[in-house]
Amino acid sequence: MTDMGLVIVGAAGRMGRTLIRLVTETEGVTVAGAIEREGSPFVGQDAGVVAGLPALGIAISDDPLPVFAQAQGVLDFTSPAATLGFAEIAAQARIVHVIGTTGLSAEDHAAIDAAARHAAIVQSGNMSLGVNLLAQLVRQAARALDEDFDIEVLEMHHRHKVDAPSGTALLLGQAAAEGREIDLAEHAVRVRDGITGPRPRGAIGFAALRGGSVIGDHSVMLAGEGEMITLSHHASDRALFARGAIKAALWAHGRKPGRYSMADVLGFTD
Ligand SMILES: NC(=O)C1=CN([C@@H]2O[C@H](COP(=O)(O)OP(=O)(O)OC[C@H]3O[C@@H](n4cnc5c(N)ncnc54)[C@H](OP(=O)(O)O)[C@@H]3O)[C@@H](O)[C@H]2O)C=CC1
Ligand SMILES: O=C(O)C1=N[C@H](C(=O)O)C[C@H](O)C1
Repeated sequence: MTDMGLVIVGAAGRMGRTLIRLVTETEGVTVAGAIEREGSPFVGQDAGVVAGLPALGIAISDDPLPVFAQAQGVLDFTSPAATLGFAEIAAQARIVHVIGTTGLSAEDHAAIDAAARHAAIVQSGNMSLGVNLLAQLVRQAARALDEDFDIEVLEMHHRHKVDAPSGTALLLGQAAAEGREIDLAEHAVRVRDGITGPRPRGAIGFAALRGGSVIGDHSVMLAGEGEMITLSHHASDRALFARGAIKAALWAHGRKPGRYSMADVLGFTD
């Protein structure tokens, strides 16, 4: 069988470079193209060299349409505005779109839903096996424990991260809300500053730390009277997100158009 050709958009970014390396090492997939924004100094450079590998003979382009037309999937860890543009083009080309980009608004999610009518899209705030397992455990714990246990989601990332709370923190908060059978938007406390008053019963709180080169640390605390359960995940290498994204692309290849999650890819049913 021929390899699945994957286009890496945001190819010169932290995740883009990691994806190029991982795709070249993984059986069944090949780098079919690499995209950066118009005006980027990386346009025209060899994608392999930018990723720290020997040359691949693939020049980074700023024109996604003809590149997507020659591929079967797109791996996208860029920015919300860029991802919406890529979703339209991937839908036009009818190819798999794996979206790792975070900081997406409700309107962005609606636009992704629209694109998913024409192509298979796998979107997740975190592509790692460990975090998606953690979300299952958080859902279970939140279901088992009532509102006497306060749920707080804590995350820390490197100093370059531009969105907060992280996509993973929101994914974990969503899992907790599902366990409690409540609407996250109605119960989320995303910012605290000044005289906040006591904690609302049943709230799901978020706290975001930024500093250094931290790749991604997440903890969900369920704090009761005199006892606390903490469920945590520590990422020490971006390769784990890249492996998940490649797995998602292979899983979605040949599937009918629709919006899928990493839980679908990993076969987590609860
Ligand atoms: N779901 C998951 O598992 C994970 C998600 N992420 C998310 O992925 C995203 C990227 O993270 P990271 O790699 O650290 O960020 P970087 O800023 O290092 O990389 C993003 C890249 O995308 C490029 N880009 C932006 N707009 C466009 C465009 N219109 N066309 C082509 N390229 C574009 C940027 O170029 P320029 O610098 O010129 O703007 C940059 O090279 C973030 O939202 C992050 O939260 C990260 C890790 C795991
Ligand atoms: O920006 C990052 O780096 C990461 N972003 C994702 C998020 O917002 O949760 C996933 C991972 O933690 C790294």
